[in-house]
Amino acid sequence: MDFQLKPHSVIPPTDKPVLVCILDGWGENLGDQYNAVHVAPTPCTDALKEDKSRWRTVKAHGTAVGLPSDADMGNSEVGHNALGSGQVIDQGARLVDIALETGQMFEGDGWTYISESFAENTVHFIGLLSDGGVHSRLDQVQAILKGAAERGAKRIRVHILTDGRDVPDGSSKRFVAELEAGLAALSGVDAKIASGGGRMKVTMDRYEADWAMVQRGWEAHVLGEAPHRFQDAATAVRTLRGDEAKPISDQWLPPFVIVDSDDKPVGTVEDGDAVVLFNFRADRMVEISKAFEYEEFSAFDRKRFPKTRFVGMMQYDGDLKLPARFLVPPPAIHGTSGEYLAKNGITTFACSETQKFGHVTFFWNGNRSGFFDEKLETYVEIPSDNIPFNEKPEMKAREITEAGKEALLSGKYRMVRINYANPDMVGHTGDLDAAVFACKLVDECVADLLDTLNSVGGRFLLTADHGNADDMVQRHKKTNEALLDDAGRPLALTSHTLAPVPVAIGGAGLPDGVRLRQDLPNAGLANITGACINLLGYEVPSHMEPSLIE
Ligand SMILES: O=C(O)[C@H](O)COP(=O)(O)O
Ligand SMILES: [Mn+2]
Ligand SMILES: [Mn+2]
Repeated sequence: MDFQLKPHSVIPPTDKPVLVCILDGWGENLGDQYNAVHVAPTPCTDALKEDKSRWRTVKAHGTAVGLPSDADMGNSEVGHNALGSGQVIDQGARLVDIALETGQMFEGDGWTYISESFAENTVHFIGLLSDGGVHSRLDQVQAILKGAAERGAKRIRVHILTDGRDVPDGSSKRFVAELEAGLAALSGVDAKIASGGGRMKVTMDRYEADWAMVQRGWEAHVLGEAPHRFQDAATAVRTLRGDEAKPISDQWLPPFVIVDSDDKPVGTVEDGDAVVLFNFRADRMVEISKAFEYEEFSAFDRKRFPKTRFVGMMQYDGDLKLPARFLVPPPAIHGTSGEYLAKNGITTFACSETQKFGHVTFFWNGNRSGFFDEKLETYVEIPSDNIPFNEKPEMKAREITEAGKEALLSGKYRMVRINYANPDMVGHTGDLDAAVFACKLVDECVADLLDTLNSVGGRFLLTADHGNADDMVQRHKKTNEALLDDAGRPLALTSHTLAPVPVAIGGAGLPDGVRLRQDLPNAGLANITGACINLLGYEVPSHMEPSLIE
């Protein structure tokens, strides 16, 4: 690959900073009272929208970002992969579908490796029990379980993480029933659910925000230790949710273990067992992978470290080669903008708070945890709080803004990349008022950043990775009206949306007459990369999608 960037024919290279600002979970959607982006006073982003030659929307979901179908909502992994690479690449969900369709799932090295445990040992499956398609999909899990049974697995245990975040809260009950039915249909196999807990409480931490989550998961899945013990998963989920009029959300269910009639856990992980993490998405599988794979490990006391045949659905980290063995090769993302910038000596500053830190670094760089050139890249992580974010919807937006301003003023960076987590993380709580607060605050922070950017004569591109806060209510499929619960309250929507996202360019250093193309009706997030490279003063490399700039 020729990494030399060529000067742009119209936009001169600049030594002033180019700010790329991502509002995580900020979609352009129907303007009603359940759209927090619309309800919040947002004078700064509203003003950007006024200049139609420098504002438009692009697709952030479905096939435009490499997902299997246009019914798939976007998410941070595929969104930042596209934003950072300028390419539409078949993503994990799609690659697993293909591996199942072609049968390659059952022919690779990863499968051969786990199949050595089929006859004499237990095969454990751990992951998010959901059809959300963001981290995992239940239909894929069912197909793999069936495939294992048909190929000789004798004892299967599934460790479930309940969702309620990419899918409606309460759906865990239906997914447990579906999984139980699937397990019961595996003839001649002793197959059971063995442990579980809510995805925001157990196992699925990311970016080392809270290792205690992973420890709780390890204790439940591996050691069979948890504060709650039940004889079946349906009872576990129903009981732990509590009063359905005011339930504990699926996301936050405490860890539990399934026990037999002698109160003995039905599925601890033992030497010789195989362990499969069935999530295809990387961020929330990295820590648990380290716990299973690394001999040397100090994040928490594992108490017991069984020798397992351990695989991921994918390889989650390309730099760490983690895990070493996997069922499906991950998306091959090469020639990212980060690599181009580094190879052309362009200095970069990237910053977010913990919850989104890997989004603007790891995902942006094609699921690589390292640097392309440490001398040229500065990555700053502002530690996130470990609380439900509707309790403190300001999160770390102000601190991120201060760090961004300092980077802009320092004169050290030609690219400054910022992600604001609030519209997404608060949107996932389903709390409309908190989401409105989050959007208002983020708009103020953007205004503040843009003032600083203009004061140094920089250029900017503002966008988002997918929708979320732009719709906070579940809706009737045909009429689009809000769905209400038995007490007449709107049913919260905690997931992302299918909405397109805004793109705005500008800044005191952007030459007059630079405009966004208004054609390309199917443009998606991958078309934004070229625009960012243009703002730096260079032409878009030919393997990337066409730029949005005219
Ligand atoms: O992992 C999560 O928090 C959600 O499943 C998806 O949110 P994100 O794609 O914005 O991170
Ligand atoms: Mn996101
Ligand atoms: Mn999200």
